[in-house]
Amino acid sequence: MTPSTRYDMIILGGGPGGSRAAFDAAARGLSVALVDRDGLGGTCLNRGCIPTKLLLGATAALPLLETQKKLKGAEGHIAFDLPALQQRKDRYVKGTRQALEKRLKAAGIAVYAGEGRVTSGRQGDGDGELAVSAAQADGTEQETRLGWGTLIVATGSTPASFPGLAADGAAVLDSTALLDVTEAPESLIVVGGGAIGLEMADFFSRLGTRITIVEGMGRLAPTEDAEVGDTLRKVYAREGWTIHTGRKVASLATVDGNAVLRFEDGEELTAGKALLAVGRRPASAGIGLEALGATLRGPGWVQTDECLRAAPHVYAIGDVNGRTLLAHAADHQARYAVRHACGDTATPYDAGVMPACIYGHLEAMRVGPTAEELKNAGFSPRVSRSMLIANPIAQAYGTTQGFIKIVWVDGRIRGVTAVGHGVSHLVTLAAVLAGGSGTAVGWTAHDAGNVIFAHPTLDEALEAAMEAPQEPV
Ligand SMILES: Cc1cc2nc3c(=O)[nH]c(=O)nc-3n(C[C@H](O)[C@H](O)[C@H](O)COP(=O)(O)OP(=O)(O)OC[C@H]3O[C@@H](n4cnc5c(N)ncnc54)[C@H](O)[C@@H]3O)c2cc1C
Ligand SMILES: NC(=O)c1ccc[n+]([C@@H]2O[C@H](COP(=O)([O-])OP(=O)(O)OC[C@H]3O[C@@H](n4cnc5c(N)ncnc54)[C@H](O)[C@@H]3O)[C@@H](O)[C@H]2O)c1
Repeated sequence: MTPSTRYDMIILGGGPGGSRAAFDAAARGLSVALVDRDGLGGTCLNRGCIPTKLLLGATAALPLLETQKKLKGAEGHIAFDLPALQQRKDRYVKGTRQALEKRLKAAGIAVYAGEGRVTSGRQGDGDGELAVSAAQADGTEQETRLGWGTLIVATGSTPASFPGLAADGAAVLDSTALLDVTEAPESLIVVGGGAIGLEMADFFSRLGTRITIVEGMGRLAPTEDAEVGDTLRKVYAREGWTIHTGRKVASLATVDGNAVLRFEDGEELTAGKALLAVGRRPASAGIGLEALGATLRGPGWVQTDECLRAAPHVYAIGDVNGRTLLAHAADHQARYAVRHACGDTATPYDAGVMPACIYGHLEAMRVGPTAEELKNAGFSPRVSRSMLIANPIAQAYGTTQGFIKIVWVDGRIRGVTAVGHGVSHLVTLAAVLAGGSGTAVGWTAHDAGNVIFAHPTLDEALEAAMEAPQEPV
């Protein structure tokens, strides 16, 4: 069958990576098609970054008011209406999806709704081909064949599961299903103390749900600085969460309507619901990438070369390549892939200083490597720190738990780590201090001394950390 239409670039997946690539390619004058089987906006808009933050944002005042109650400065009770919060969240997500679709069309991008599958790669000067199957109202499938000059695969990821540890849609839910519940469970077991587990546990605890969190590694947020995990544990345990770390789960299942978790040592936990938040898996099955010469690693991460190529004229960006599972990483990779495909750059992809945050009333923020990672890589890092208890804004809010830690190598900032209320707001400044991206290098203490930090701000805690003595690790 001959393709019905050909495009200079076809992008498979309309999440943050795919839509950024589509806009950038169209702005360069390429003919562009974007193919998505689900809602435009991808995981980020429909079941990830945005809905979680809408729920956290809507309830953010509660922990602050609770703190004022403990300080005897307030009294009373606030109750949230979860169905109303859900309606508002769904309206906002739908509106944003529609706005995205309009912007794509206004930019001249052809949007195809359906499942994409590569049917052939490029042969010499010929085009590659992609089949898009879309279900019709009468139950039949309609297939459209499209020709491509360059293909960008941005198909993202889905929740991970393991044998004996899988969401069943009854009491054991993945993050997508838990995000839509309209009744807060009286108790929730969260398996996985990473970003999703912590953010969703924080939200449900505000609705009065009793939280038990089970993390297989030795601490919460195990990829972060050890002191971040320790602080999270201390604060959340004080708020009544039960926290198990370093314990192996044997099984998790719905029994008589409840979620029942059994540890390998035989101990059992029961709760109204359980959230399985143990990482993500690449959405690369059935796309036909192997036939193009691409290599899939482990559960299907698409291997990319130093220029984010999976095969000749084929790029893989965002979650699906497994480099960094963050929306802004997908966006950054998309910008590079389009520049590279258009011949505007030939230098290898550089992720630069990647910012990352975990949100909640206690937040974690990091740019660059941790001191431990640098030490393991053979550097001799030094650290300086400030404690939030000494910061006037943290005192004003009564949110004084936490710290900011600066990681130095040879007198320059290589990384910044923080935990505490509102520290995510410092992340972009921290990224600038740590050298941004590419060949830029981190600031010295002298450079930082030339910046005026407004008073009183949380930013001053960053200034205080930079001015504090630097100690070896
Ligand atoms: C609960 C949760 C909270 C999160 N919070 C944050 C956060 O606060 N900050 C942050 O940076 N990141 C966050 N993330 C991660 C972020 O959502 C992802 O890193 C980001 O969405 C990845 O973008 P992507 O473009 O690579 O893929 P995705 O957003 O996953 O989009 C991929 C798209 O491809 C489509 N697709 C897949 N296969 C096919 C096919 N064969 N044919 C057609 N279409 C296909 C899918 O339908 C989807 O729309 C969160 C994730 C979750 C689950
Ligand atoms: N704020 C943000 O930027 C944000 C928010 C949510 C998600 N995300 C992204 O989404 C991705 C997925 O999030 P996630 O929280 O599912 O993954 P994650 O990798 O952040 O955390 C998963 C946790 O589950 C633990 N785990 C794995 N198997 C286990 C088991 N059998 N028993 C107990 N614990 C187990 C891991 O040790 C890990 O700490 C992350 O990589 C993150 O980058 C980002």
